[in-house]
Amino acid sequence: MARNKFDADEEIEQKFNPHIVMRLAKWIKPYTKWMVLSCVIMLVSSAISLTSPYLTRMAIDKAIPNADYRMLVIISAALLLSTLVVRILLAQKLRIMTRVAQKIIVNIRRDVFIKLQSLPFSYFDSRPHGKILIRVVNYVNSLSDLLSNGIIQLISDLFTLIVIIGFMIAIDVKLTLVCMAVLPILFIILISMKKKQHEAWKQESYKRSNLTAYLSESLNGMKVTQSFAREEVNQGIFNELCNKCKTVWIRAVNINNIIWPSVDILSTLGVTLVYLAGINWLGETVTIGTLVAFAGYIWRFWQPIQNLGNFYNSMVTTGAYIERIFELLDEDDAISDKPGARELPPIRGHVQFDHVDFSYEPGNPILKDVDFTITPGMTVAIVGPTGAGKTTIVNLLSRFYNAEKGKILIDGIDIQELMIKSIRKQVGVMLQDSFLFSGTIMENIRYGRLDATDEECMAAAKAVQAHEFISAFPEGYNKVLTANGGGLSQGQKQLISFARVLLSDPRILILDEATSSVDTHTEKALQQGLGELLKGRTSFIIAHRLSTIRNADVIFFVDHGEIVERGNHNELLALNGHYAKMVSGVFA
Ligand SMILES: Nc1ncnc2c1ncn2[C@@H]1O[C@H](COP(=O)(O)OP(=O)(O)OP(=O)(O)O)[C@@H](O)[C@H]1O
Repeated sequence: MARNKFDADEEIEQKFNPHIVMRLAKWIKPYTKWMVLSCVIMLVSSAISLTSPYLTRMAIDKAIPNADYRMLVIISAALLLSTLVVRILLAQKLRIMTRVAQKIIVNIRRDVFIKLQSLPFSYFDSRPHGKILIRVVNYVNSLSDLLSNGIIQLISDLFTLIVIIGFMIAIDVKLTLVCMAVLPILFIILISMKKKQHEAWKQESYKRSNLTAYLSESLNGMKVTQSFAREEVNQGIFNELCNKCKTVWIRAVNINNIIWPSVDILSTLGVTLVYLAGINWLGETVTIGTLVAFAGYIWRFWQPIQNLGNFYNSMVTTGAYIERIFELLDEDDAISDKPGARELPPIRGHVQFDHVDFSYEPGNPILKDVDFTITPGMTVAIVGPTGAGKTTIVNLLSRFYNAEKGKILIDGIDIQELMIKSIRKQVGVMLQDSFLFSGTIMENIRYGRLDATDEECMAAAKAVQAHEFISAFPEGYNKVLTANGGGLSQGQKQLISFARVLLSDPRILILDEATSSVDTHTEKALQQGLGELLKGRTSFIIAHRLSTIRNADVIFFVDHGEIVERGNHNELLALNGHYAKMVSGVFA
């Protein structure tokens, strides 16, 4: 998958297939009952409103010439009543459809979010997160309107059109044919503009996506921006992205704007033709009442045509958004359970890498022939230069990525044969920048095990030496954190993450030790916390502190994706190789 930057248009990899629209039915289906009800309401209201020109004709041709006041009063009352009923029915339909549209939005967002959570790291690695965000929030909104109101409108407009044509034919066949003579011109315009219109809206979706990506990246990196005083440069980039958005939006709307005046002009042309023909034929087959009634219908005839054109327009416009949503939903899970995958039974913590090779991108091998066996309860320290492949080794163990060659076995079972969720339940991961979510400290600790009681959360915090600083906050465990633990120091964030992992009680623990220096008091707390965390578990630590490395049962020195030295601290020092050099260089 190609990598994408905020200002690079994220081309759709899978070309738009019109049949994809049929898949939209999945989201409409649960609301068929309400959609049908809305359709019926629309149809009834259209049928009622269509009677008024007919009634007008009766008034002009019969009631007025014959001075039949009783008939006039009845016709007027019928006209008034029909307007009232139509208004009430339409208000009901609006109420139903607003609810249906919102429910559809919820369902699409739910499906998209479920999919997002199942996607491999590589998906998130390969694009700015803002570009994902816009699909879930904005594109879904546009889609839902099309799915709910659009479709109801489509059905009711088609029906209205058929009924109107029926009324028109009943009044005068020749005038009906005259009125419809301009329709082929409209179809030609719509079809000839379709490609341009779709392309224009696709460009609009690219630029909007780029803008959102930059905005989200800027918000995440605001501290860095301010500390490097980059505000003006960033302002320039943002302005440029906004301007690009503006340009493509104007272009897309201009194309739409070519279409609507054409419909207007054509409808006026159609009406003019009918008047000319009607006046010409007046007296022969056409009465004044017929002409007035017909005029009432031809204006109504063009309204659904305009709406149908509108629907077509939304389809073309939203097509660009639908493509993006489906592209996400069709994204290859890559890391998914194999058919017949089984649950990992409770494990002891035996881990084996059997000649494992791996690369993130084809042709760029990262791990080469990684081969080791770890018995339950051992602590492994993984060390080596930056970019050597340490994190990659542990990423494969949690199956965030699949090994390319070789096997990884837990308690003798190939992890490819296992359900991913069941692996992750027993393999706890604590990354260097362990993310804390917005919410209280208690909620963040409970993230490790959702059914844990307050007492269990606090016990975990005590065990990893986090209780002391948490209790010092006036709100204690109820202190509210902003996303990523805003308001806490690095060391405090780490201790809370320790408590969270301890609570989940994994058999195998993967820990990327933080590099940031902390004060000696916190350092001591972290050491004690870590000691508690490692007890009785198989642990892989990407270690940065000499104390952690020294205490490990085995140390792997990784270089260029290979384990080039292995043994305990003293054995590796005696080797006087990479490790000894690192210790004398880094920890001297
Ligand atoms: N998602 C990714 N896509 C492509 N390449 C990646 C990805 N993650 C890491 N790499 C590359 O893989 C190599 C190994 O990365 P890894 O993160 O495993 O190194 P590391 O030893 O943990 O480094 P550090 O000590 O700096 O964290 C690096 O060259 C890195 O550029």
